[in-house]
Amino acid sequence: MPGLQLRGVSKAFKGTQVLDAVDLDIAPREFIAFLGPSGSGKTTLLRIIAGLETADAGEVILDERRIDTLGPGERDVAMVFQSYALYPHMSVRENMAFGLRNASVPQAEIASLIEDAARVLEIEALLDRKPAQLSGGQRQRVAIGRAIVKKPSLFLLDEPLSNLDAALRLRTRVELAQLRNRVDAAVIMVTHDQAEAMTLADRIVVFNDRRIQQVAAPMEIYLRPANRFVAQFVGSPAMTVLPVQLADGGDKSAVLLGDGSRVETGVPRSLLPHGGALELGLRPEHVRIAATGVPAEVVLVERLGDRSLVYAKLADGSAITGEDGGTSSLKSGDRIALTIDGGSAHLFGADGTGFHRAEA
Ligand SMILES: Nc1ncnc2c1ncn2[C@@H]1O[C@H](COP(=O)(O)OP(=O)(O)OP(=O)(O)O)[C@@H](O)[C@H]1O
Repeated sequence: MPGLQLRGVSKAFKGTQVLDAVDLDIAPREFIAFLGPSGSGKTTLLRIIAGLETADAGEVILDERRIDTLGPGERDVAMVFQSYALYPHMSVRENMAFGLRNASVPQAEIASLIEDAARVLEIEALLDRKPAQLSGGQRQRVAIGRAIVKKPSLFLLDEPLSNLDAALRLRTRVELAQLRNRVDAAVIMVTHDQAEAMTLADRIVVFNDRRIQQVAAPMEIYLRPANRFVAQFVGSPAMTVLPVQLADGGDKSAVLLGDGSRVETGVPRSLLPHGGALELGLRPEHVRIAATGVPAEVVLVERLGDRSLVYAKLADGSAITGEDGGTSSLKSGDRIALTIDGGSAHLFGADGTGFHRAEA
């Protein structure tokens, strides 16, 4: 099978397990984002794939070749570091040529590979400059250029945009999206930035607690989170999660909030486990301020221009986040009523497993 396969990859540092039997399959030319909280092992897994770190157990297979037993230079993989890691005393051209010279690529071929990469990245005018004479964004392109000239079948990008300011970050994100159409390789990008992962990736891999929590297309992760962790980690502000009781009803699950208010969800009742605790998950856009509904008290209003986020508390003190219009006149302490769009709500079982409405 072409592409990348990870089989049972585990790693501990000084007795602390960081990755526990991780399996993952990535297709050729797929763009994958690794997303997860700090310390969840994303960079460690990237470094294991690159050969900069050795796994305690497991296999890494790239294009039908086991690569975890090979040195970093023999893996057909190129890594772009967060710090760019350019050689300061070398020109851009020399930085890009360095790895190729070490691999004994003929001089004429090196020159043509560099010309091609420079054209793709629009850094032709910078080839004779030193890294110190470049802006952050330009350095970042050179670091990518140095990876591109190797024509790897897999690019590994460790938070490639994190050192750029907000405007440049957005622009470079667009460029990365265009670039991926021009390189014949798969890409794995570690990022902290959900928006980056959502825009660029074909599939997102969410890490937490030593394991992969979910691997799915961005909207699938958002609309059908596998568990409570993914549901609350992805999406900003975080999904509200409330303890509820299952109510009597038909094929769809109806639940009762702490104050007895009933919410009809779209989750087929047949999916739910029998008995055990249940929680209701609501995105802010599914909780609206209305004339009647579940009583609540405003804690804080965050005005975003086109809409306002309303942080409120219910009668039993639980926190809930909803939305109001951009011109909302609400203020903290106001007594309000909330309508809950239960049709789009999620339910979570006692072990955190997510249950969602039937697909349309
Ligand atoms: N060389 C090392 N020696 C000891 N502990 C390490 C080493 N490298 C990583 N760790 C630990 O392993 C855990 C996972 O680190 P890793 O850098 O993979 O996480 P991450 O998900 O990439 O985090 P971040 O998003 O902050 O970069 C952390 O607790 C880290 O402190």
